[in-house]
Amino acid sequence: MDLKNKRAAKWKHHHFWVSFCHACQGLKTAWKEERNLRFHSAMTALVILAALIFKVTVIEWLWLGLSIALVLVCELINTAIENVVDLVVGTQSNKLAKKAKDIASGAVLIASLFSLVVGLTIFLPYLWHVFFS
Ligand SMILES: Nc1ncnc2c1ncn2[C@@H]1O[C@H](COP(=O)(O)OP(=O)(O)OP(=O)(O)O)[C@@H](O)[C@H]1O
Repeated sequence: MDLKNKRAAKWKHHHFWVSFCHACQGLKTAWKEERNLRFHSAMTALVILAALIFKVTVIEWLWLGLSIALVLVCELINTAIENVVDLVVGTQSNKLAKKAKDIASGAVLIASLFSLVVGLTIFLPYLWHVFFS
């Protein structure tokens, strides 16, 4: 869409709070429709609880925060890509649609593996201390 048409589009506006509300609406929709996002959010709640119980350091909080944000952001982008692909191809089977969806899922997988490594690196020493010392 060129700049002139973009300005003319009736849903286009430039108020920060309206854009903010749209972003919140997007999060609400993703929460309602995406089982994986709800699963990752539940994991996030568990990680935060464990971090509070073990009183992790500020640096460890930052690593956990980075991992959590990375997974949730990848999950949201994956969801957006899935929706755009479905918008374009509908229910038709399509090689490029499959490629796009699988690559987007790959991003979520990498973020999740990174988070797992961060979580184990931080929590294993605390668990070791609790059970073996
Ligand atoms: N239009 C399509 N054409 C060909 N293959 C598709 C198409 N849509 C989906 N697929 C394949 O089916 C898999 C499952 O698709 P789906 O849209 O259910 O996403 P998903 O990976 O299960 O993610 P989520 O659980 O977040 O919805 C995709 O990873 C892709 O390999």
